[in-house]
This record gives sequence, structure tokens and C-alpha cells, in this order.
Amino acid sequence: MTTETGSNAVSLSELELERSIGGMGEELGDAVIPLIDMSDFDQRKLEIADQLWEAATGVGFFQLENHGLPQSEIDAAFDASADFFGQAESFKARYPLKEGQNAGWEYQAQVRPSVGVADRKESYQLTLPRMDGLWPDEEILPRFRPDVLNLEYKAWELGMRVLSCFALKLGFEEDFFTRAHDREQADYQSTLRLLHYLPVPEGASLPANAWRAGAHTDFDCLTMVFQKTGQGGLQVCAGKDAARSQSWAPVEPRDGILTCNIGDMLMRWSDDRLKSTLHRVRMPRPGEYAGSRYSIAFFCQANSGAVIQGPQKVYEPITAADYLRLRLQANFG
Ligand SMILES: O=C(O)CCC(=O)C(=O)O
Ligand SMILES: [Fe+2]
Repeated sequence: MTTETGSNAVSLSELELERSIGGMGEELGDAVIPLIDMSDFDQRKLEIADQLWEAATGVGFFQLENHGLPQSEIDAAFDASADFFGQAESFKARYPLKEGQNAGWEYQAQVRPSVGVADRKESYQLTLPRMDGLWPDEEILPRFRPDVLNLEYKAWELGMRVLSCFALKLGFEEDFFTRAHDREQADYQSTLRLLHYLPVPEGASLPANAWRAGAHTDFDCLTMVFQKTGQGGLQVCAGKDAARSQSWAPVEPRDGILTCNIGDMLMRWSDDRLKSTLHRVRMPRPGEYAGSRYSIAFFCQANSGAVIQGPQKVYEPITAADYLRLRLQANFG
């Protein structure tokens, strides 16, 4: 099934799949998430590009080690995140999510089509050109802005390094995706998302369809997720036909390791060669750590005006803005 707007067609089969995968499914013991060593990037770029390509055309998920982001700077952003989410609701409510803009704070407001109920989380999103009025009061959280902005920049830099490898393999110029994610432009729309998954009080009885994050694919090009050791729950529906067989594998957080996945936008941009993969965050099980879970995601999402078309021209060209509109309409229309 497709939905047509002019000559642009977006396949809805993925979405239909997404609607059908809200259940528990079967769970696998071991994740087969490739781990890629980013050290000596400039010297080893061709080898790294081969490994990234292999991972992204197969599983669609991979992890990076020796990625060059200092743990102290990641920790500083996590501290800023915990300080923000620890504030009173009345404080956080001064910075409400701007509808459809990926900027600001929301509390249990995101409903995934796969499950139909809101994720049990709150989030604060930062999209650079859309931050007017959204920076938390510096008198109260003086470190928030510098520490969070720093991670936004470092994550973007690393994301562009990864995307330059995909550009190379796709036959684009190496800085092709960097130009498409230009942070100097007013239509820059890559997003840093601070996430706080709510603790589960002891003895709480939760509905069976409760998820910290219901199953979904991401809309962007490349997502990078910072997680904390001991705060697991991310699961991936990996491998060919995995969604139909509904087998889910855990992605265990480990210090120093960064988890990445391909999003729908890059899947289209690669003529479907790079795989956008379903994932979700499950609730803690009885006996597991049930406190707050913090994570931080950076979404490399092409500037609104960037034109998306793969080298093989499988799909008509479409701007990132129009692509997102179609993708959102398909979800919420
Ligand atoms: O928190 C995580 O580990 C994953 C978050 C995620 O999938 C998302 O925000 O799109
Ligand atoms: Fe996601």
C-alpha cells in the first residue's frame, strides 16, 4: 500500500508492520549487534566504512567503541538531564514542547502507533534554531545549557563522521551528508533528546500494554543513543523478516559504547539498502532495577530543504520537510 502526494509515494507497509508489532513477541537471548572500532578513523576510514556498511545493510543497528567522545562530557550531559527532570512539574512546564518542532519538554505525550498508549517517559528536546524561550532558567540550572550544547555538537560531529562513510559507500561525495545536516542554516533540524523513563513504584500494577517506548522505527537518517550501564531495556527487532517473526534482542548498555541505528530517511536516501530497524524500550521485569532510566539520543535529521534521492533513483526526489510531513501523516493522519 502506498500513499501518494504528487509523484512522491511513501510505502506504508512498514507502518502497517509497526501497527502489528505492539505485542511482546518472542525474545532472544543474545543480540547480534556489530561492534565497530572507530579508533584512528582517518587512517582506517575505508575499513571502518566497510564494517559500517555491512552492519547497516544487515542488522541496521551497530555500536561504536573508541568513538572519541569523552565519558566526562557524556556524564555532564546526563547530570544536566537528571537535574532538569528532577525539577518540579511547574518549572518544566515553562518549557513546553513546540508541537511538531522537536524542541521543549513533554510528559507522557508520545503515543506510538504500534501500541496506542503513551510511552512511560518524559523528554526534553533541543533543536538548535527552535530554542527561543526553551532554555531552562540559568539561575537554577547554570550548567544545563553549556553541557547539553556541548554534547549536541560532539554528537553531530561523530554522526557526520559515520555518515561520511555511508556517503563514500553510496558513491556520494564524502561531505555530502554533512552539507545536508548544516548546523549554520536556519533549517537545521537535527535533534538532541534527553529522555527520562519513569521509575516503576514497588507493587505498581501496570497495564499489559505499558512500554517505556513502544516499538517504532526512527524518522531520521542516523540515531545515536547514549545509555547508562545498569539501565537496560532497549530491544531490537533485528534481521531479515525479524519483524514478521517478532523476535527481539536486547541491546545491553555498556560504558564507553555508543549504540546507533539507521532511520527511515537514510533508508530512502540509500534506495532501501541501509535498513531502518524496529526497536523499543521494555518495562523492567519483577526483580530487575525499576528506578529511573535515563538515555540521550541524537537524531541526525537532514535540514528541511535538503533533497533526498538515492544514487539509483529508486524514489522520486523529495525534500526532508516533505518527507517528514508524509511520514507523520502516515502515523497520525
Ligand atoms: O532510550 C533508548 O534507549 C532508545 C530511545 C529511542 O528509541 C528513541 O527515542 O527513538
Ligand atoms: Fe528510536
